[in-house]
Amino acid sequence: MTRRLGSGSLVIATHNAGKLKEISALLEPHGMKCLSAGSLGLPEPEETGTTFVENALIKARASAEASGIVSLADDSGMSVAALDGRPGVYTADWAERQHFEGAPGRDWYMAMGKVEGMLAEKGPDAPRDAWFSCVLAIAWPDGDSAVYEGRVDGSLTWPPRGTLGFGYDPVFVPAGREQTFAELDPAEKHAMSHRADAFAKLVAEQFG
Ligand SMILES: O=P(O)(O)OP(=O)(O)OP(=O)(O)OC[C@H]1O[C@@H](n2cnc3c(O)ncnc32)[C@H](O)[C@@H]1O
Ligand SMILES: [Mg+2]
Repeated sequence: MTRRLGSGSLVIATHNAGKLKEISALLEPHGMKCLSAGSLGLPEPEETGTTFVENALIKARASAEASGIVSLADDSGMSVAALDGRPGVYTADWAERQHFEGAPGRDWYMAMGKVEGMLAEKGPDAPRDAWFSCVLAIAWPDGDSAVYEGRVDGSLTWPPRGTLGFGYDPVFVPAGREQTFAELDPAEKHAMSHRADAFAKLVAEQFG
């Protein structure tokens, strides 16, 4: 049987403010006290894995070892079918770090443009099917771990639309909807996203 979290403190092992907000909101109803890797000053490990599962475990384990507290990490990304699933596990890498002063984040507009440019090279009729994947990994300080995988299907749109959410949300339209994730109310995104899908599995096993 999989080990359970119980109640108490948990470190959200991410350095992405958008994810931190979504994960805290999803965990709050379950009575967990969420600490962030940033507020604890934990280092950001190198994501050397070639799968979402490997990277999620690298991040969760690094945090659990450094903090001594059970930790939850998220590795996620967007895949485009016509690009053989790219950028996928390399989604964050495609948004190069901005190095000029005052902009420590990543350039998402450039990254979204790169994906669209590659798809445009396939011709105007290239299918625009895309999906978001999310793997949530829990790591206990003694080395135990659990992983949960989620996915949401949709399509890539261009130009980007909407200001809500984060990352690639402005170019992703979930199946059955017309708005992008960045135009939908955050509560609606939370109800259908790849992260929500993985979370539903986590909640069923950990808190069910
Ligand atoms: O590794 P951490 O510190 O958690 O933060 P990160 O931003 O580097 O995250 P990942 O390595 O998992 O890279 C996944 C990228 O995929 C994108 N992504 C994941 N979930 C997304 C979502 O719900 N909406 C839009 N983009 C998303 C987002 O831009 C992420 O930065
Ligand atoms: Mg990362």
